[in-house]
Amino acid sequence: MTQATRPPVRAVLLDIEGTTIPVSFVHATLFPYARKALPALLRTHADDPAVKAQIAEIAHLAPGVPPLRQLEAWMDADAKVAPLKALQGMVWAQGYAEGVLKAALYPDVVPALRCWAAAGLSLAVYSSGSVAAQKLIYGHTTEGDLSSVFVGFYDLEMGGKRDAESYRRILDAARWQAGDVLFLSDVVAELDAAAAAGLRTCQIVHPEDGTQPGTTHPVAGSLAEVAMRFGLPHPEVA
Ligand SMILES: CSCCC(=O)C(=O)COP(=O)(O)O
Ligand SMILES: [Mg+2]
Repeated sequence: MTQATRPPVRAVLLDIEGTTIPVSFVHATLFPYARKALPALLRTHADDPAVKAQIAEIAHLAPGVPPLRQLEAWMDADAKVAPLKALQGMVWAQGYAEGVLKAALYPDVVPALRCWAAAGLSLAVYSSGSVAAQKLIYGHTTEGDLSSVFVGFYDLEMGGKRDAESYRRILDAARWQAGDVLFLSDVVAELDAAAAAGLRTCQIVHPEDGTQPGTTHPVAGSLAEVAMRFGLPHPEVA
């Protein structure tokens, strides 16, 4: 089926890092902030039930390893592991609250998301970052609180982003039909998994951020280009 003969896109599911937010912001600002703040969180909030639950999960995944050492190993590897992502979200909350952290999205993102939401498209987030971290990031952008454009937020609770089953779980949770949904990500393995679940896909490529175009999915350098390729309302003319 060509693009012209396919049914219209009704929902857009968006990755965060490398898709709406520069990889450089995540790696040069968010991750170092969390690396520095996590030891104090574990020291001072070890009895907080939310922290305790994540420490228990670390012990389950890495028996016998001290929690902080395991977290550091995961951070070194940029591992997308739920307890790390949950604890990072907790320390980022303080950074956003104090105004130290503010999310600078790619410049094409805010106009496109506002335009698509206003036109009635359903927008949702799927990131390895926890749902709490997703809401913080979109609640504290340099262009204000963008969180209300999204109807759903999904994280590793749905499963890994390279597993087709995760996208099927999101379709069930959101009550979406696979063919109505366009998934945007910079990572080909995530797009492959989404396509295997029947979603439409487009790779977002920002060469200035080190992302490389693959050969198996449509490619766009901005959400405005996505709009053109997939017949979505165009942010500059909306
Ligand atoms: C929710 S913001 C921080 C993103 C993050 O922690 C991460 O690991 C990036 O994951 P993504 O799935 O958005 O590429
Ligand atoms: Mg990404």
